[in-house]
Amino acid sequence: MLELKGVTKIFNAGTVNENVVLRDINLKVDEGDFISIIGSNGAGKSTLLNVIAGVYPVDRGTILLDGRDITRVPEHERARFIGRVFQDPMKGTAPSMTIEENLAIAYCRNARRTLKWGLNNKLREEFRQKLAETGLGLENRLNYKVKLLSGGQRQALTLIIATMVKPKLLLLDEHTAALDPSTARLINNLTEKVVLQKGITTLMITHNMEHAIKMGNRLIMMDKGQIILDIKGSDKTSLTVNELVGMFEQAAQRKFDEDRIMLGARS
Ligand SMILES: Nc1ncnc2c1ncn2[C@@H]1O[C@H](COP(=O)(O)OP(=O)(O)OP(=O)(O)O)[C@@H](O)[C@H]1O
Repeated sequence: MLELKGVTKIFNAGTVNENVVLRDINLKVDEGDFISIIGSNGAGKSTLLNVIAGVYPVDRGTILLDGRDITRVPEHERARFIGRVFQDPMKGTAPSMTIEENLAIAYCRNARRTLKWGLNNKLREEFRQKLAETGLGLENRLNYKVKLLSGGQRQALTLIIATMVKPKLLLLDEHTAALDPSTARLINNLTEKVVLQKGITTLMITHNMEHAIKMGNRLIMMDKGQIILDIKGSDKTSLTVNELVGMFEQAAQRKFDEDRIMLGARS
C-alpha cells in the first residue's frame, strides 16, 4: 500500500554542510502493517517519516500510496489521508480550543464534511465514546480547553484526532518519548488498541528497543540513512533485545554504543 523506491534525501546539497540523510531507501509496506522503527541518533528516522508526510521534498526516488504517486503531493493535501502524532504533546491540537472543538474540526476536515447543524448529541456521544477508550476520563471534559490537559492526555487526544476518520497511514514520531514511564505505557497500550482495532497501517519511531520488539508486526532498524534490518513475523515475535543488539552490530559493522536507544529498562 505504501512503497518507497530509491528515496534519497540530501540536506544542504552542494555545500560544505551537505548531508545525505536518506540513501536510496526501498521499502514496501503492506496494508495493516504496524512497523516500529528504531535506529541510532541521526540515522534518518524522522526524515523518513517527514518525506512520507510531504514535509520535505525528496531529491531522488518515488513514493507511492495505494498505487498513486504522491511524491509531489503537498503536505497539506497528504494530511487528509496521513495521520501524525509527534513527540511534542503541544503539537497536533489547538490549545485554546476545547476538546470538543478539536474533535469537531478533525471530524469535518478528514472526511470533508461540514457541521451544517452544529454539534448534535449523537456526535457528542460518539466523541465521548472515543474519549472513554483512552481511560483518562477525558469523556467528561468535552468543554475543557486543551491547554489545561496533561502531556499524556494531550497525546491521547492527538491520537484520537489523528485516527478519528481512519487514515490510510499513521505516522508516530517518538510520540511517548516526552512522557513519564507509566503514562508512556498507557499511550502505547492505547496506540496498539486503536491501530489494531481499526487495522491502520502504521509507522512508529521509538528509541526503546523493548517497545520496538513488543509492538507491531514488523521492525525496521535504520543506520546512516539506510534500512539495515527488516524483521517480521515469527522472527520478530521471538526476538530478544540481546539478539537485536547482535543483529545491529553485524549489520552496521560496529559496536552498539548508542546511549539514546534504550534497551527497555527505563520506560
Ligand atoms: N531540516 C533539516 N535541515 C538540515 N539537516 C537536517 C534537517 N532535519 C534533519 N537534519 C539532519 O538529518 C540527519 C538525520 O536527522 P533525523 O532527525 O532524521 O534523524 P533521527 O534518526 O530521527 O535521529 P534522532 O533519533 O536523533 O531523532 C541529522 O544529521 C540531522 O541533523
